[in-house]
Amino acid sequence: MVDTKTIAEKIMSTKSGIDAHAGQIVEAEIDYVMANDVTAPIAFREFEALGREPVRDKIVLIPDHFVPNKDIASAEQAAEMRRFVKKYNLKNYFEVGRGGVCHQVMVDEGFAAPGRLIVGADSHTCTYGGLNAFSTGIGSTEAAACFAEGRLWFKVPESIKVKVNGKFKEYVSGKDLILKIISDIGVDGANYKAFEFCGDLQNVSISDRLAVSNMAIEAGGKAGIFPCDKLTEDFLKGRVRGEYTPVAPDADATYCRELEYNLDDLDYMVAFPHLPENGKNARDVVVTIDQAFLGSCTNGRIEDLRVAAKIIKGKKIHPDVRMIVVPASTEIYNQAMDEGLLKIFSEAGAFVSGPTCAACLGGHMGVLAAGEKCVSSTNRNFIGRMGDKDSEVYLAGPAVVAASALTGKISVP
Ligand SMILES: CC(C)[C@H](C(=O)O)[C@@H](O)C(=O)O
Ligand code: SF4
Repeated sequence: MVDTKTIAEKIMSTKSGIDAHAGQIVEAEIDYVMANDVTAPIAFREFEALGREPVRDKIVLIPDHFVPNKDIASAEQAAEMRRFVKKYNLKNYFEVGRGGVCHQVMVDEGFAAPGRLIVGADSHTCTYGGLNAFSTGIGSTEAAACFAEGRLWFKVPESIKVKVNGKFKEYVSGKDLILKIISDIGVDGANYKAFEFCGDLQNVSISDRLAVSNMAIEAGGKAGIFPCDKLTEDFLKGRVRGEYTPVAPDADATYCRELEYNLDDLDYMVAFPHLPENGKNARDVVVTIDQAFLGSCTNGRIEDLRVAAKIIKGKKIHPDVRMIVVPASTEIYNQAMDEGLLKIFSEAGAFVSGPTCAACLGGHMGVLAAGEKCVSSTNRNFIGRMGDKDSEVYLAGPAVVAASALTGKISVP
């Protein structure tokens, strides 16, 4: 029989030891299970109830959402993480100031790599598809089971093939591409499906791929997977832990849907409240803003900071706007410092902080009051996401966030 597998089907087959196709239920060996300060404490309680020893080397714990602790409840969560780490002598723990947003740490620290099956108790675990991994979000109780077993059951997803042609215009980015895709197919357009990207991917940087894969879940996607190419290999050099196996699809693999995008035609997108599918061309909108947030697992990478700094350099943030810049990880923070980017932001009048999820989910450092509007490089603009239920979040790429911070209204560079 000719083999006709997508990347998702291939990774699921390898990890389960079964010739797996879409629709089948498999039990698969996972490479890593990640949890953060919000989801790990619940997983710990479930795990302890099982009375088992953990699969130490596969567990990665990263406090990021409410750290540095913003109140007593978050301090208790983080303390519970530390106790668990000490009790079981876990190595893969990234303390505040030595880590950052969990998904970026998974990338920086070389856990994410081609062919791997990675689960995480956070919905944006799909980010590592940018590096040819099958990665997906799970619940805390599933994470507890993974702590004990190192395995989990999956329904092998069907895949949507997304072919990209051409090249991004200057400052247009992966964020604009994924906002366009979600505005075309809707927030449930990829429910339980894996996106599989192909085409002129040499023109799509790893940073852009990670941003695209990060938001696969915003269309309901189980995963968003790019192939492994020279850009991937170069990125992984000196970073990746252990060996990895690139996975390519078969030429005659079966897809449930095919989409095609020409990057030359793609323009700046902005997703209006209160869903990521409400994408519009950023040139066509008139929206006054109170806050501009640059950060998160979607667009808090060095490439995003460079673009924003280039636009902001030597200028001043609009007097009616608070700009908040939060590099996604310590590695990025240090690099941004070396490159003088943090100084550019600070001198322009932005607030710059060390890595954390910050304003992204309305936890701390940029919570919005009623009626306030924020243009944000993050991935969700649900009601109340960043604060009061009557505040509004407009999702955009780093260039639009930076340009808007200068003008006080949603603008393109
Ligand atoms: C807190 C966490 C469970 C949540 C998620 O799963 O995505 C958060 O990271 C988010 O972005 O909404
Ligand atoms: S940065 Fe935002 S989207 Fe990413 S993990 Fe943190 S809260 Fe979730």
